[in-house]
Amino acid sequence: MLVNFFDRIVIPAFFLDVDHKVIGWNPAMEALSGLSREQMLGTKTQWKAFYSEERPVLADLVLEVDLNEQLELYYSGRYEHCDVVSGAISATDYFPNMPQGPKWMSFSASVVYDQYGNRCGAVETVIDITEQKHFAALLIKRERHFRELSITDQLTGVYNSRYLHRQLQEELSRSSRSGQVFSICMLDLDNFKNVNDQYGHLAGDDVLQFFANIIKENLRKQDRAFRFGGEEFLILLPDTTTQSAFVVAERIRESLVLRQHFLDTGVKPVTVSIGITEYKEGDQETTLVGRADNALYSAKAAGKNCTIISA
Ligand SMILES: Nc1nc2c(ncn2[C@@H]2O[C@H](COP(=O)(O)OP(=O)(O)OP(=O)(O)O)[C@@H](O)[C@H]2O)c(=O)[nH]1
Repeated sequence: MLVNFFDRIVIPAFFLDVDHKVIGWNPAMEALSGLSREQMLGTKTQWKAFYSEERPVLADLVLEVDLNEQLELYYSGRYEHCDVVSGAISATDYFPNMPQGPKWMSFSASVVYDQYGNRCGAVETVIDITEQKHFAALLIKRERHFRELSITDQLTGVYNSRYLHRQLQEELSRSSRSGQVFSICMLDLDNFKNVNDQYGHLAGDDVLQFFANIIKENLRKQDRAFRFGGEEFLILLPDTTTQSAFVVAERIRESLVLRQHFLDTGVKPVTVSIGITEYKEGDQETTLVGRADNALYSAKAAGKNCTIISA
């Protein structure tokens, strides 16, 4: 006869009788909880395996008549009914004070009946899912990282032009629904070809990174900067008129002039020209960007190192 099958189960498990007394505590449960069978049998201290203060465990709850209320009270949003065993409940929780350190655990409990169909207790199994939880968190983090990489310009760390297209489409459809204004600034470094020609491509890259950092430092949280092309950047400023965008653009332009002596490349000071426009009803991406581009062209034609708002 199989007398010790409960002890041979590798999943931590324990039995309670209908009075909530522990009548079974297998070796796997001893290992998980650090509490021996001798300590537990005949007591109602099953909570000690999981909690620092007395409270019902899941096996206690499945024995209660007001099970659903109790579940809501103790495991709100973290429990579900199992399909495989009728009346069984599963829950997941974080246990900061387990003997081997904090653990995430998944546990299931169900009522046990005798051969006449009378309730004679409840059984609970406990599975340590800490590793799965860490793995899932790692996957989410990796996914976020790769997503971030796919929308970021590798040299400068601002968003890339592929993402700009998506963001402009979103902003345009938001504004066409709400009528809310937004502005864009097109920024183009002046005579940048000379930097590459005189000091080399790597020095040029340093200038691009330096300039991108100046842009980032001068933006609010809701503003976004993109690398539009080679030495051309675009800033998207939600809920912003051209007058306010002008203030931001000028701050960036002046910072570039003032901060340049920090740049350790020996490169002669570089300046930037900026064109600004704001959303007009009926705008498409090409009309909006085209206006900013025309304003930028006017800034270049006006002698560079200046900001012009589109007519
Ligand atoms: N170092 C570096 N240079 C780049 C990069 N992308 C584009 N460029 C350079 O940027 C320069 C752009 O030159 P132009 O389009 O003639 O413009 P410009 O010299 O800035 O002249 P203006 O715009 O009229 O002031 C070219 O020399 C490109 O090779 C890059 O990723 N790194």
